[in-house]
Amino acid sequence: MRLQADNISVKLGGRRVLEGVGFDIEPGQVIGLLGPNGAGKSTLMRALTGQLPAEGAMRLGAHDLASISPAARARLIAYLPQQRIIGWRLTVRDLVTLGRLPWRAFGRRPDSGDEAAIARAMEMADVTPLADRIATELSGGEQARVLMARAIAQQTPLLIADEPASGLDPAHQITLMQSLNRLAENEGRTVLVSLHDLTLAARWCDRVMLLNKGRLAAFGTPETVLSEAHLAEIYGVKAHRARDEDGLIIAPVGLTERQNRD
Ligand SMILES: Nc1ncnc2c1ncn2[C@@H]1O[C@H](COP(=O)(O)OP(=O)(O)OP(=O)(O)O)[C@@H](O)[C@H]1O
Repeated sequence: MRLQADNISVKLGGRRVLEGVGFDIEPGQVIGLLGPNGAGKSTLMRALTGQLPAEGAMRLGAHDLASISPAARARLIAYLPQQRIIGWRLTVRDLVTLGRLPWRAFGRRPDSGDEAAIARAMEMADVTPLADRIATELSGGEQARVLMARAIAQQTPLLIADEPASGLDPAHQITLMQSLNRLAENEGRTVLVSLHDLTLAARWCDRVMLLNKGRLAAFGTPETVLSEAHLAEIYGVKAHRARDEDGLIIAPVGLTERQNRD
C-alpha cells in the first residue's frame, strides 16, 4: 500500500522534534530512514504507528492513519521498536506466534495459514533453529532476530523497523536486509527501516530519507542522498565512497573540520 505523509509535526516536552515532514512512498519498496542521533527517526516511526500525537496527515492506501482503530492498525502496520524488550518466558515459536494475534479470534488456535506465516517469518529472520528455546535466555542479537520474526509474521502491508540491524553480526545484517527486500519485491509490502550503517542503507534500500534536526533534509536514491556533501553537512563525517558489482560502499573515515572544532 502507498504510504503518504503530509506536513507531519510532533512536539515532545514542549519542543518541536519533527517539523513539516512529508513524503509519498509507492508500495513494494524498502525505504531507509537515516540521520544523526536525535534527528527524529524514532519519533517519525512512532507517529506513523499512532503512538504519538502528530499534526499533519498520514495515509496508508485508503486508510487515514489518524482515525483507524487499534485493531485495524495491527492488521496494517507491524512495528519493531528500538528497545528490544521480551517480557515473558515464552519459547521462540510461541513468541513469533504472537505476531498472528491481529488475525485470530481471541483464544483460537493458529490455523494452517498462521503456521505457514510463522514458519516463513522464522526462516526469514534465521531463528528456526532456536524455535524451542526460551526467548529470554537468548543473546541480544538472537532476541532481536526473534522480535523481527514476530513483526514479519504479522504480514502487514507496512512494516516499520527501528534499527533492526543494530546488534546483529554482519551475516545476519545481510540476511535481514535480504529478507526485507524479499518482502518488498515479492509481496509488494512497504518497509520503512531506520539504519545507522550507511553501506547497508546504500546497498539494500530502494530509497533513503535523510532526517536532520526534525526536518526531512533529502529523499531519493541512496546514490544521490548519501553524497559526500550530505554526509559532511548532516553527519559531520568524511566518508569514502567506493563501488563494486553489487553497489555502493560507504565508509565513514573521519570527522569534518567543522565537527573536529565543535
Ligand atoms: N519524551 C520526550 N520528551 C522530550 N524530548 C524527546 C522525547 N523523546 C524524544 N525526544 C527528543 O526528540 C528528538 C528526536 O528523538 P528520536 O528518538 O526521534 O531520535 P532518533 O533520530 O531516533 O535518534 P537515535 O539515532 O539516537 O535513535 C531528540 O532530540 C530527543 O531528545
